[in-house]
Parts: sequence; C-alpha cells; structure tokens
Amino acid sequence: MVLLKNVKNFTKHYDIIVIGAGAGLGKLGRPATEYGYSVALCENDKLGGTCLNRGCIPSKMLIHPADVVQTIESAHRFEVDVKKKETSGDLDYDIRFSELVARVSKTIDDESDSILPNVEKNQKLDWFVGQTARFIGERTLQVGSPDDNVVITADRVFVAAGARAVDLSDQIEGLASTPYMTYREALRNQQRFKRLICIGAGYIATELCHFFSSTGTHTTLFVRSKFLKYEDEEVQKEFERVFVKRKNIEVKQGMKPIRVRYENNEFILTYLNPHLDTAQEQEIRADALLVAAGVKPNTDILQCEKAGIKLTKDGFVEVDKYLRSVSAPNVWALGDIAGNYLFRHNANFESEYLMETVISKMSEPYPIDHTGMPHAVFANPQIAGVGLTEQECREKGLNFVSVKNNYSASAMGMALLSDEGFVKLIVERGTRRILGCHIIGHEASTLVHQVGVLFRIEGGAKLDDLLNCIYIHPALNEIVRNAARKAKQALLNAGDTIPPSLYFK
Ligand SMILES: Cc1cc2nc3c(=O)[nH]c(=O)nc-3n(C[C@H](O)[C@H](O)[C@H](O)COP(=O)(O)OP(=O)(O)OC[C@H]3O[C@@H](n4cnc5c(N)ncnc54)[C@H](O)[C@@H]3O)c2cc1C
Ligand SMILES: NC(=O)c1ccc[n+]([C@@H]2O[C@H](COP(=O)([O-])OP(=O)(O)OC[C@H]3O[C@@H](n4cnc5c(N)ncnc54)[C@H](O)[C@@H]3O)[C@@H](O)[C@H]2O)c1
Repeated sequence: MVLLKNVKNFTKHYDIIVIGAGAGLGKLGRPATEYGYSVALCENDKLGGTCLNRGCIPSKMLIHPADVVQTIESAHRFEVDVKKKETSGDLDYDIRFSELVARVSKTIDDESDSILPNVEKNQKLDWFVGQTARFIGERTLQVGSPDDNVVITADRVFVAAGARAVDLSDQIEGLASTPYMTYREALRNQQRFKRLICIGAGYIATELCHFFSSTGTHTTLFVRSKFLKYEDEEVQKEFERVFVKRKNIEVKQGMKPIRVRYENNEFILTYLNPHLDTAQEQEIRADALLVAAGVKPNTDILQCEKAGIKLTKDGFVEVDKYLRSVSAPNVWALGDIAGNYLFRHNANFESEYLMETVISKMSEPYPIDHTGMPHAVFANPQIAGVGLTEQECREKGLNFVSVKNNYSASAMGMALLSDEGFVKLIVERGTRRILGCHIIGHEASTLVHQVGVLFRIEGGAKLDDLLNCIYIHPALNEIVRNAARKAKQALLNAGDTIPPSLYFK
C-alpha cells in the first residue's frame, strides 16, 4: 500500500478508482486488489465512512445505554424497586454521561485508526487520504487542491462517496451563525444538556432523541408532519402514542421553525404555531439544537457533471439495474450516493453485488434485486419492516388482508408485561404471498428477519412458510407466528381456500 497524503505533482492511471472509504473500502477497494487490479482509494475524512465514525455504530453504542435506562425506569412493573432520590423523587441512579460518550468515541476512533495498519502490505492499493477528490473529466479525478496537481484516471470508477446532513440555513434565519449540531457533533458531545431542541422526526431524530431524553435531557422535537413518514401508518400511530409518553419528550407537531439566535449559551428558536387562530410567532429556549432533517448526496462536491455523470432530481447518481451510471461509461455508484436505500446493509449488499458481477466476474452481470430489503429504527419502541406498507398496497390496487397481533397476545409478551407493540402482516388474497411485515416493539429489528429471509428465497415470501415453521416456545417469534395464524383466519373469512396441510397450523 502506498499512502498518498499531501502529495503534489502526481499523475497515475489505475485499473480502478474507488471514491469513499465506507462500504467502498472493505467491501470493494481492498478485495479488488486480490484480483490483481491496481486500485486508488480516495477518502477525505476518517476511514470507515459514516457508519463507523458518525452513524450506525456510535449511535447504537449510545442507544443501548438509553435502553438500559428504560429498563431501570420500568423495573417497578416487575416488582423490582429502584430507590428514589429524597429531593426530586426521581429514581436513584447516575449516568456517567461524559464517560459514556468518551468510551464510545474512543472505541470507534481506535477501530477507524486500525484500518490503515491492516492493509499496509497491500502493494496494489494507493490510498489518497484526507483530501477531497473531484471529477475534472471522464473517469478523471483531481485530488486535493488544483495547485497540488494530483490527477488520477482509471478504466473503471466506483462512486461510493455517501451523503451528508442537509443544511436548513436557507429555511431557518440565523441558523448558520449558531453552534447547532448535526448527527456528527451530537454523537461526540460529552456535555449533558438540560434542554435540547430537535428539528426532524425521521430515523436520526427519533434514535438520538431516545438517547438524549433517556439520559436526562428534556427534548423537544419539531415534527413537521408526522413521525417516521415512510413507515406503515399503523406503525407510525403506535410509535407516536408510545414515544410521546416517554419521560423528557415533548413534541411540537406541525409547527414551523423560522428563526434562531444564540445568546448567552442559549438557543432561542422562533416558530410559527398554525394551531392558533392567527398563526403566531412563539419562542422556545434550549441549550442545544440538533438538526436532523435528512441527508443529501455528496455528488455536488464531486463535481459529477464534469464527468458526464447524470444525477436524479434529488442529486443522487442516476444508475440502472446494474448500478451503472446511466450516462458515463464504466462508472458505477453504490450505497447512499446511488440513493436506492440509505442503509449500511444496502451499501454492503450493493458492493458485494459489484464484486461478484464486475470485479471478480464470477457471474455474468444480472440486474440487482433489492427485494426483501429490511429496515429498522433503533428508537424506543424499536421498529422494523420489510416489503410494502398497507398504504403502498392500497396505492397499487392489490387485493390483500391485513392483520395485527399484539405483543401482549403471546407467552413472551406476557412475561414482558407488554402494553405496546405489534406484528402486522399484509398477505395477498389468492396467492398467500406476504406483501409486507411491520413490527413495532421489543427486538423488532431481530424478529423481522424471520420474514425478511422468506422474501429472498425463490418463489417469494409465502404465508405457508411462516405457518409451517416449528416455533420455540415461548420465544418472541411466536408473535410473528400468531400474526400468521390471524392472517390465515382473515383469508378464510374473506372466502379464500386454504390447503388442508395449513388448516390446523
Ligand atoms: C446517525 C446515523 C445513524 C445511522 N444508523 C444506521 C443504522 O443503524 N443502520 C443502517 O443500516 N444505516 C444507518 N445509517 C446510515 C448508514 O450510515 C449509511 O447508509 C452508510 O454508512 C452509507 O455507506 P456508504 O459507503 O454509501 O457511504 P459513507 O459511509 O458515507 O462513505 C462515503 C465516504 O466518502 C467520503 N467522501 C465523500 N465525498 C468525497 C470526496 N469528494 N472525496 C473523497 N472522499 C469523499 C466520505 O468522507 C465518506 O467517508 C446511519 C446514518 C447516520 C448518519
Ligand atoms: N436505523 C437506521 O437504519 C438509520 C438510522 C439513522 C439514519 N439512517 C439513514 O440516514 C438517513 C438520514 O436520516 P434522517 O433522520 O436525517 O432523515 P429522514 O429522511 O429519516 O428524516 C428527515 C426528517 O426531517 C424532517 N424534515 C425535513 N425537512 C424539514 C424542515 N425543513 N423542517 C422540519 N423538519 C424537516 C422530515 O419530515 C423527516 O421527519 C435516513 O434516510 C436513513 O436511511 C438510518
């Protein structure tokens, strides 16, 4: 490996250039050298990308302690009493907040720093670290500032440059001149805030507000329309019902932040309240402000237009079913910047597909098939899903039954004293094809795989497979089985015939 840091006056042609050291690194750039290719890998930030340094991993390392807090807070329901503080009446436990965040930051920094030494012996890999790559022509990139005169070209370019937080400065006056946080800063902040304002109600807002509120910060979420708008509507409603009751959570729904200033270590946010007769301006104060209003692809920084790489209207690289740029030959895009699904497991899946079909050529190219892409929101309650939502099934005019089985209607649910959460199954009439599965509640992200795996097998997901499985009693998975039984009954009620082999399952 050659580490090219602060290099000047350098030109070289490679077999492959990979831009982005997230999924592009371990899943594509490094394995490609094992096939004899010369590879240049460009990364302008820490190695490991968003997931390791400022995404999935640090957020989940912080969310687990938040879940521990929720367990302590609910211990009394299980006849386990935690002492109360005499003064405030709050439960008597302490969270060593700065130590917790410091531990998480150190773990991920150590992990990221361990990447380079691990590939030092790889002579096929040139690594352009700490400098931004920009297209200046077809499969031609300039690395660093133009004065450095570093230009690299390749036969094939894989764009895996990810996405970054959207900036709301053009919508909220004064925002740019305040020390507001995005997920980047929020995940590394070691000071416990008294009050936090969060703008947004999607993945990042719900996950990080679960963390902040559970660890003692009064958290106000500005929810533009509804929580987690991509979810099945019944899941959204259940999430809202449960989440707003959590300690330290306050929700301002439909209210529009318009202006913010930062004075004496305090954010003063002005917003419009449409619920009042005359839309009035109101103010809220907090010592921290988190903007979690979505992400945008890094294609602008890359100057994709100079390489003839066509973008979608939202700025993602427009790719075909083979993840090829629709306009630039021998350019592929994967992960967040291709915009199919903005999850690390999707970025991994897409890079494995490109390894198989383009780099190793072990298979003839075939269209990528994202069927059965699951998702999970690691808030509290947890959410997970696979397939279509009920509203999507209606839009497509499908003929289906939809059933819900509550956690409480299962043996393990009884042990957990569940008073929230369900498994929802949507099954097509006639074919018994499972169209969607949506879970809200304990371990939803684990349970959903039971159905997700069926979407990936030949012939697709059938209700029959869920019914035919033998379930460990009283594992949580029985909640999924009970939903399957309800779906079978709903099909019978609707007039469908069921094979005798499933009748008594
Ligand atoms: C707070 C948070 C929590 C998340 N939690 C989850 C989760 O639990 N599960 C899940 O599946 N997903 C989660 N995600 C999403 C997940 O992190 C992304 O989908 C995934 O990391 C995308 O991988 P990627 O390889 O496409 O891009 P990235 O990991 O973003 O890698 C792209 C890399 O390219 C670099 N780069 C960009 N432009 C240039 C340039 N011009 N020159 C050189 N380098 C450049 C960037 O610095 C970056 O390191 C989370 C995201 C966030 C922000
Ligand atoms: N568990 C996971 O897999 C996970 C966790 C975190 C992030 N992610 C990924 O990261 C991406 C980014 O997450 P995110 O939460 O930022 O995006 P998101 O798309 O999930 O949510 C954005 C939220 O911001 C709101 N919003 C947008 N503009 C606004 C405005 N002007 N004013 C007020 N609210 C506004 C939207 O209504 C929505 O609630 C997601 O698409 C997701 O794929 C995944």
